[in-house]
Amino acid sequence: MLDSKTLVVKIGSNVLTQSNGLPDLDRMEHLVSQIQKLISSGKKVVLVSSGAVAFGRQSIPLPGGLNPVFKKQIWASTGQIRLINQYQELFAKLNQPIAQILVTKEDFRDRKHYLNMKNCIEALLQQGILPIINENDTVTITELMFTDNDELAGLTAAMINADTLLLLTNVDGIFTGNPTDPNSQLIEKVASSMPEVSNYISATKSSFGRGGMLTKYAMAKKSASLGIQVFIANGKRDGVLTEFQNKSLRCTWFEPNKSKHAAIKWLAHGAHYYKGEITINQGARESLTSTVIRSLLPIGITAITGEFSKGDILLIRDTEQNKIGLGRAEYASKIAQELIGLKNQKPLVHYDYLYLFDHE
Ligand SMILES: Nc1ncnc2c1ncn2[C@@H]1O[C@H](COP(=O)(O)OP(=O)(O)O)[C@@H](O)[C@H]1O
Ligand SMILES: N[C@@H](CCC(=O)OP(=O)(O)O)C(=O)O
Repeated sequence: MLDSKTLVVKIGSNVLTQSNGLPDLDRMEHLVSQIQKLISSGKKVVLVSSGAVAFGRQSIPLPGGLNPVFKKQIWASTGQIRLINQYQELFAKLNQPIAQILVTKEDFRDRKHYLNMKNCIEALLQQGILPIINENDTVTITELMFTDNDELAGLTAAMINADTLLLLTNVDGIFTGNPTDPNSQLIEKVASSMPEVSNYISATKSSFGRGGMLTKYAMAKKSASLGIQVFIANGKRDGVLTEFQNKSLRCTWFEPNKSKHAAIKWLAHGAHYYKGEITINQGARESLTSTVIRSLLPIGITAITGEFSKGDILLIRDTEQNKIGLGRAEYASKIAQELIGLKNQKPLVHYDYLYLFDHE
C-alpha cells in the first residue's frame, strides 16, 4: 500500500442501505466522520456516492406495473435529494462544506464538458469543499448510462489525477469463490504480473448494486495499469477508512503500474468516449506501433469519419478495421478531412496524446 494525497472514495448503494432496504443512516454517519478525518489530515478527497435509487425506492412507493425506466427516473430524482440532504446534514455537523455534481457519460465525451467538470472539481478541492458525485440517472438511460458508479469513479480518478481509488462495497474484497462460503479466501493483492483472478468472480450482485464485482475488477485493473492504486474494501466494516489511513485495511489491493501522464490517463478511458474514427495505412500503423515514438501525420490517414473539434478523442483503426488506439485531435475534422493523405502537414495526433491498446 502506498501513501495517498488525492483519492476518490466510491460508496456503493448497498453500503448505505440495510438489508430491509431502508437507508443505513448510522453507517452513513460513520463513513462521513471518517471521510472528514481524511480531509482534515490533508488529503484531497472526492466522493462518488450511489444510493439515489435506493433512497428513492424506500420512500416513494410505485405501482408494480409501471415502466421500469420511469421507476428508475422517479426514484433517482426523488432519492438524490434525500441522499444529498443527508450528506449535507451530516457533513455540516463537522463543518465540512460539500458540493453536488451530477454527471452523464456525455460529459466525459465532450472535451469542453470534461474540462469544465475537471476545473470545477479542482476549484472545489482547492477551497476545501468535498465534491460528491453521482450519475444523473434521470437523463441517462440504457446506452447513455455508465456501466455503474465504479466506472464513474475510475473515470473521475483518472480525470483529477488521483493516486488512489477506494471502492467501498459490502464485501471485504475479491474472494476465491462466493464470499459467503467459508472456504473462499480473500485475494489480498492483484498485480499485473499475477495470473488473472476474474474467473473467481461470479455475476451475482448485491441486492442494490448495478454492475457487480466483475465491472469493479475491470475498472480496478484498468486504473492500476494507469498508475492509480485501487482498494476494494468493505464499507460496512467499522473504521474502514481509519484502517486505510493506518495501512492496515483488510481489502483487495491492486498494485499500481508506473503512473502515466495525466493526458494518457484520460485517453485510456476513451474507448467509449471518442468523437471521430481515423483509418490509417499500413505504413502509419507500423510507424505508430514501432518502438520509436511517432505522431500520426495526415499522410498516413486514409479515411476520417465523425465530426470532432480540437481536443476531442479519436479512435484509430488500421486498414483491417482493427482498433489500434486512441488519440487527441490537434485540429477539427473539417481541417483534417482536407489534409487526408497530404505530405508535410501538422500531426493530427501528437505522440504525447496517443494511447495504443497494446500498451495496456
Ligand atoms: N469472487 C467474488 N468476490 C467478492 N464478491 C463477489 C465475487 N463474485 C461475486 N461477488 C459479488 O459482488 C458483489 C459486489 O458488487 P456490487 O453488487 O456491484 O456492489 P456495489 O453496489 O458496492 O457496487 C458482492 O456483494 C458479491 O456478492
Ligand atoms: N446512480 C445510481 C447508482 C448506480 C450504481 O452504480 O450503483 P452501485 O453498483 O451500488 O454503485 C444511484 O445513485 O442509485
